Amino acid sequence: MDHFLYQQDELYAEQCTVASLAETYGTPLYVYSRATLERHWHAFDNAVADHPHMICYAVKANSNLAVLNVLARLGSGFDIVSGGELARVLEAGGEASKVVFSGVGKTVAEMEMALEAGIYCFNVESAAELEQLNLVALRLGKVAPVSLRVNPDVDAGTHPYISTGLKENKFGIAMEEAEAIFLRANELPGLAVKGADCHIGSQLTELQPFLDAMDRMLALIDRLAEQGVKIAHLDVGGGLGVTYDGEQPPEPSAYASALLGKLAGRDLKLIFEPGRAIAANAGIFVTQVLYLKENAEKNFALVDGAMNDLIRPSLYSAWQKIIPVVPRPGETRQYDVVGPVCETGDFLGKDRALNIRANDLLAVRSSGAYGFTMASNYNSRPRAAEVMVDGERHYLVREREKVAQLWQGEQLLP
Ligand SMILES: Cc1ncc(COP(=O)(O)O)c(C=O)c1O
Ligand SMILES: N[C@@H](CCCC[NH3+])C(=O)O
Repeated sequence: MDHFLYQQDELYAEQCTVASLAETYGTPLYVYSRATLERHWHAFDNAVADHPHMICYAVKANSNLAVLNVLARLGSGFDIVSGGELARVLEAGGEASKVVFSGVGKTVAEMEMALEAGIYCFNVESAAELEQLNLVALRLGKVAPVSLRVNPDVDAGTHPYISTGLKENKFGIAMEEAEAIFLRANELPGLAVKGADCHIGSQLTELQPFLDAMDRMLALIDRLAEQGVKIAHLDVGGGLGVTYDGEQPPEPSAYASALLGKLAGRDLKLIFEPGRAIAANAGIFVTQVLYLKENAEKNFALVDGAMNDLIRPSLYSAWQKIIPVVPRPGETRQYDVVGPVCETGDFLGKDRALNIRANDLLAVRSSGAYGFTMASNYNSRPRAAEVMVDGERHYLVREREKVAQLWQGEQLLP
């Protein structure tokens, strides 16, 4: 069997389904599978089994309301990084009491909004933010539940742009300062210390960095206990990788049981913030070949999807599998699959063996996470439509943006 995070059977069982979706809704198009989202969420939830825990899906990976709603119906919690994400979670039927709020730069307005909504916990990332949150809570007559995000200084071994747990990264509070800041948090009347958290990076394919971070966090929690600071939960962040190109990341079951094995009887609730592991392989990005073009060096497939729709290849040189929706028999040629945006870096894939003609449809796999959420209107391109496949049925869960929406809020000079 394929690695479970790589199954997209719900979308591939009938390739003509994807073709008919493209015909109905046009391209470029994001297509998600409800069954895959649910299976991935349950894989995490079942992995932790009876140990007290919360799976807080990282909204930044895919914040489409229908996606959030599918997870909310399962009873998921959510990891948010902005007031906008909180609003989406609530709109999609998520419970505020299962929301953790991460992020290095929460504004006063966002703190107020989250306090009014009654979220589970603020993951505070600096001493300055802690003082600010205390003042905001006191002003509103509330007590803010807090966890401190500690930077455990472990090398996640992932792409430098998506590594977060090293001293040189902007995230979290340095381990050396953590105790003093926890003690300060314990004193402030507007705050209630609930937990500790860390998140060391994204797309991790090895267990060891998670285990190293866990060791350091548990040692900190023990030192805090000696000083009278009770930590009720440990939030281990997200970061479990998926298969894009043959990687073999640990299954959620192996990952969770390794972490649980470290708890050694401690009474500590665990919080997980998976984003990519739930959403990436629950989605594909469908694009149509506009033209084929060749020069002395290269063959190009010019497609209607571009870096504004799916920026991961351009931004991180990320590799995502590109396959024809309806394969043609016969010989392949090497193509760079490129979009219409005026940037040399606008590509979805390079040197891909394909047998294609103009008008063929291509599916970029593993696009359910950090796909649409990172899309922009660069080159005044409307953002793609999004569709959810749900068993035999499918639903348009976001319309393609209209060109006239692109200048909403702009004004000419009088
Ligand atoms: C604090 C935090 N939690 C969770 C995530 C989700 O990470 P991933 O999608 O790799 O699971 C991120 C993103 O890296 C993050 O910064
Ligand atoms: N957006 C990144 C991951 C960032 C994770 C968020 N902290 C990606 O596509 O791989």
